[in-house]
Amino acid sequence: MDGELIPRDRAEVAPGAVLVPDWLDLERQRELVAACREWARPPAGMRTVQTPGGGVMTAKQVCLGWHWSPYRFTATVEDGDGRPVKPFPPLLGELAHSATEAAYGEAEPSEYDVALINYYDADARMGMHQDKDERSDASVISLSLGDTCVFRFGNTESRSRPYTDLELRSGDLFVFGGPSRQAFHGVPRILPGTAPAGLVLTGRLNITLRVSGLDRP
Ligand SMILES: O=C(O)CCC(=O)C(=O)O
Ligand SMILES: [Fe+2]
Repeated sequence: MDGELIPRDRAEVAPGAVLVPDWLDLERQRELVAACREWARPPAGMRTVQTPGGGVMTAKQVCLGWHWSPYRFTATVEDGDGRPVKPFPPLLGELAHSATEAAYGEAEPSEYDVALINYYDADARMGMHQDKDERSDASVISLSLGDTCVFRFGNTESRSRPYTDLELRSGDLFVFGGPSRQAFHGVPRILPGTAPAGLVLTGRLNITLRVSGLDRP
């Protein structure tokens, strides 16, 4: 947050998993929130995701580049209105490049082509899972906007301990790759009302950028 007495430091939470606090300034956060509002509109807009077991994800989601539904990527919104997924914008490709550079000191060479955007209201959360539907081992890039969340970053073996709970605040960048690429992670809690006042957003948006490893049809 702006005006922090002691600024938070870049932190390597696990090998290859790096937190860069306050990476996006407020203006950039505002631009991204405005863009998310557009991306969330139909067609191929934000939807509720059903899991094969009959459950429902509490975070709502919209995808860019490739559409994700449990547990694969498709070109159309197969679990929604059936329309073609919105394109992956060059802006996010550039952001991915600078994000990996900020986290690791050098940019990931792969071309990012997918964004998954999750919206959390005060009661939403996300269970521990691995991001394993990509056919690429390129790092996953996570950008947080709005309310702070508790983000749980675990190990590659199981959903349980050891894990680290950290706060992801609006503007924070988190990148996980290398030996941490397949680490289990989740969002146990949102801290309502913690978004920066200037953002005009209730709840939390998270944008993950990924490399699908798929050829465009
Ligand atoms: O909201 C977050 O910070 C995590 C999102 C996530 O793990 C995912 O989209 O796979
Ligand atoms: Fe994930």
